[in-house]
Amino acid sequence: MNRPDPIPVSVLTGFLGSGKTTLLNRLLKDPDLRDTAVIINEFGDVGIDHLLVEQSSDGVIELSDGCLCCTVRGELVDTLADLVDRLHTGRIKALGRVIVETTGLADPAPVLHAIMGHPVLVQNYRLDGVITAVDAVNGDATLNAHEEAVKQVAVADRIVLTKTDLIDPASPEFARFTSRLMHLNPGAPQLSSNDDEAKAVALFDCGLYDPATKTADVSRWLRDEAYRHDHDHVHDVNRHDARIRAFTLTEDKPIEPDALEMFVDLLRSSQSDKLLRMKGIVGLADDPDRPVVLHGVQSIFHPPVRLAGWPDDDRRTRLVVITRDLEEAFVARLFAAFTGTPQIDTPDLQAMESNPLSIPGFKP
Ligand SMILES: Nc1nc2c(ncn2[C@@H]2O[C@H](COP(=O)(O)OP(=O)(O)OP(=O)(O)O)[C@@H](O)[C@H]2O)c(=O)[nH]1
Repeated sequence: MNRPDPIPVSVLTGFLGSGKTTLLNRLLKDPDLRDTAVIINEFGDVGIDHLLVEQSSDGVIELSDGCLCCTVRGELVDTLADLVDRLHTGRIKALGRVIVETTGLADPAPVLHAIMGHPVLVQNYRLDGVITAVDAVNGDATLNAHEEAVKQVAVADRIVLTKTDLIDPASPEFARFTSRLMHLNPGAPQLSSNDDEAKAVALFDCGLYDPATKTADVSRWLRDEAYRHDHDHVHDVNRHDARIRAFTLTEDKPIEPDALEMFVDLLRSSQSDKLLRMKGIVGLADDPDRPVVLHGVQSIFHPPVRLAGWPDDDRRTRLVVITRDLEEAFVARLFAAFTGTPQIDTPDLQAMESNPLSIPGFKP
């Protein structure tokens, strides 16, 4: 039996009052989002427009247009498992997509872990992406005051600027704010919710697989070219922003599979909470024509996926990394050690393997 395609899950996050529910209401009217299930924390909290129905006892209600709305009754994992169960037993007819709206104060990482790291869920679902709503009026002050908000921006795949109708988009303040967001997360496109930019087509299907062609669209997913611009002109970096680093690691030669595994294991075991996000495409020495895709959030990595081939002529290993309180130089040195690139004052892989007392990466 052919296994059905995993159901894409998008995580909608953003600070309190940033406009998540308003955005969701607009998106749910889009015919592209038929057969979508929305998972929220409490029906009581949210003003889903379609929510004119009495609250059902099992925490799932049907919205108009065939969408579903569920509350997280226990763990998110249970809610996601229950949805799959309903689909398999015919209690719901179709499930094309799931959107999980996090509470405004939430760190999105545990939600991402639930999807990427759960052995059963990972068979049925795939993370499509993180959408972060950012308020164009109060966003700057929110980022100054709350480091959770900075983290929500840093882990985004798409940033939606809300309330742009209330500001002058040509003002220098707004330009400074969008460049601040760009500095925190160069890879995430910024879309305004009021210019019709933030439509379903731009926000969803930003994962690795293009559902239309069923092939991997690495450049759209990775967006590593966005990291090459020089963002160093930003002055007066706020103390929360100063903790965030966004950079890429590249390597021309195929990497030994063991070396890659050791690099990832060491990074995630020793630096897990500092590693906000890492994704990339890697050429491995055992099968250089079929690269592997890596995707991690803190210590949880999605099982690596082998692609049938390189998406284009660029056959370099490229990893994009977003960290908090972890210097680019540290990660780059560790990577170079495992890929065998000689570095001054740093042991290479051979030296580390032949000297069990050396601690990789911890060279002062
Ligand atoms: N003018 C304007 N107001 C907006 C826009 N988006 C949201 N709002 C208003 O901002 C307030 C908060 O919006 P919500 O959509 O409830 O925000 P939220 O992120 O879901 O809020 P919490 O669930 O409390 O975290 C509401 O009064 C909205 O009407 C926008 O694009 N323009």
